[in-house]
Amino acid sequence: MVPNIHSALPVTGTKPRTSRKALLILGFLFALAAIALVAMAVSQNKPLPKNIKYGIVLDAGSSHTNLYVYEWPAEKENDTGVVHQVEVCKVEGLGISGYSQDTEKAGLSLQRCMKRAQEVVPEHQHRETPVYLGATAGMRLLSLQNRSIADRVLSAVEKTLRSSPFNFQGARVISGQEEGAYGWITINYLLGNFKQVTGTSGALDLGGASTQITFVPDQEPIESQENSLHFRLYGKNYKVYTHSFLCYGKDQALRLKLASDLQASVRAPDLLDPCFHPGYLRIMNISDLYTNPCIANGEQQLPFTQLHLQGNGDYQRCRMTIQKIFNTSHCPYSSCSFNGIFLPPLQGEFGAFSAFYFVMNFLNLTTEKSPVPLDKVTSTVERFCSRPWHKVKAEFPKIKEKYLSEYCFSGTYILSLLENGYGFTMEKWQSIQFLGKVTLHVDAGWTLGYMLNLTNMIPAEKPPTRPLSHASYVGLMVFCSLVLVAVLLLSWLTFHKPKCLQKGLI
Ligand SMILES: Nc1ncnc2c1ncn2[C@@H]1O[C@H](COP(=O)(O)OP(=O)(O)O)[C@@H](O)[C@H]1O
Ligand SMILES: [Ca+2]
Repeated sequence: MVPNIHSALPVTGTKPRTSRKALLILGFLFALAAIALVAMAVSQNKPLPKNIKYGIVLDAGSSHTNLYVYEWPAEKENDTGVVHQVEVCKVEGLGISGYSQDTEKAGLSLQRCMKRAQEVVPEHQHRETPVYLGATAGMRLLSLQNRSIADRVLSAVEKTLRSSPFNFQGARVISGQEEGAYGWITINYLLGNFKQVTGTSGALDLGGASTQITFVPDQEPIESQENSLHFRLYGKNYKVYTHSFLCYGKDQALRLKLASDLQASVRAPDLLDPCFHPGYLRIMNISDLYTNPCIANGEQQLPFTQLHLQGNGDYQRCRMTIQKIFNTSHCPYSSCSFNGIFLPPLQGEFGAFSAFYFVMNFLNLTTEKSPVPLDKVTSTVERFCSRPWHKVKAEFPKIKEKYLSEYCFSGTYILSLLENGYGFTMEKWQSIQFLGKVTLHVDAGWTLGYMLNLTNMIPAEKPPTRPLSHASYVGLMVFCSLVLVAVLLLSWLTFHKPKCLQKGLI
């Protein structure tokens, strides 16, 4: 019997419509689920609102104190090079060791910069923001001279820091070793050297009262224990040589030189000084020269109380007088810098900062891309020293007279220290870069390394990394969801549509 096509119509006509509806609903639900999946993945994994952390370090140097405010994204804490310097506040007046006569003032002097830090760090983060003070060679010398006065100075600065809303973490004198090590950590952290296969960069720091040299030598072992440091950073071991020469910062070195000149001279109050410009005159109290442990005795034997320094701007002679403060007559190791201090052969690139930079920058010897050759540096300093003082003063009326009058000595001292003291030859000189800032905004110096260490921001082992970046993860999730929807749609079309088409119902 031929089936009654008409009688079948109502039956066959309602069934496909119902299943099509169901399929549509199903498809819609799947699409909805896929969209929900994508939305969830995106919202769950989108970066949290930027969470910035802050840290404050006060560098209490021999000549003055600087306050640094650093910031970094909390979630990237253990990455390298993520810390920015957001503020540097120069404390007015003396370095804290200069307040030995009135120790309370050492604390008061910091108040203005502490107020400034309160403006820079958002108020709701004051309590959680650590503040550290590290004092360097000026306080090392004061401690050697009079421990109880040095302690009173530290108590005074502690009082000021404790009364601020920040999280006070300590005020202490850091050792010369620490100063060298943290300077080295700062520049290598900022240069990204800890995470690269390339080597590290050495660090040269020149202060007013001490100077540091720190680098990874080729030669092992490091012959003297007190010059040897071991670090494990980001899963790598570093054996670092460091030495801090107390009394060989540029201000103390000048006093050493003057004391040595006095000893060598006929001990008259008038001293012709080749390290100052022709026509320059400085009157100094002898008692000011012999006030700290860098220069032992000698004062009592002098028949005058004042010294009249008269410049004659002679670079070569200046170099010779400076040379006398480096004692190279004995060396108990395979090689030495001076004063019997071990120095392994120089190795790799060096970053020279603090006063190394200030002086070279003033002399226009830091502007060129590649390092200025040693002979050009020498001739520049030589020419500068020979210029009459009145002309120098007229050309740079805005520069503090104390700095301006001493750039000739400082430039010559830097050359003596690097060439004769450390053995930077013409060739090796090319590996020194004079740095003010390492990256765009961060000053080279020990403070950042100190904070990174105390906040445990440099892990010993490599922090585990996510297999995918956030963007690739979200992208992949979206892609997979789209594939899922497409497959469902395709399978629906493959298994259902042809059947319907066959019957001509769609
Ligand atoms: N613009 C400048 N020009 C020349 N010298 C400078 C300048 N600014 C700072 N200095 C010098 O840099 C040195 C900084 O040393 P400082 O950090 O105070 O001492 P230390 O590190 O030995 O405790 C001081 O000798 C200071 O006079
Ligand atoms: Ca310093």
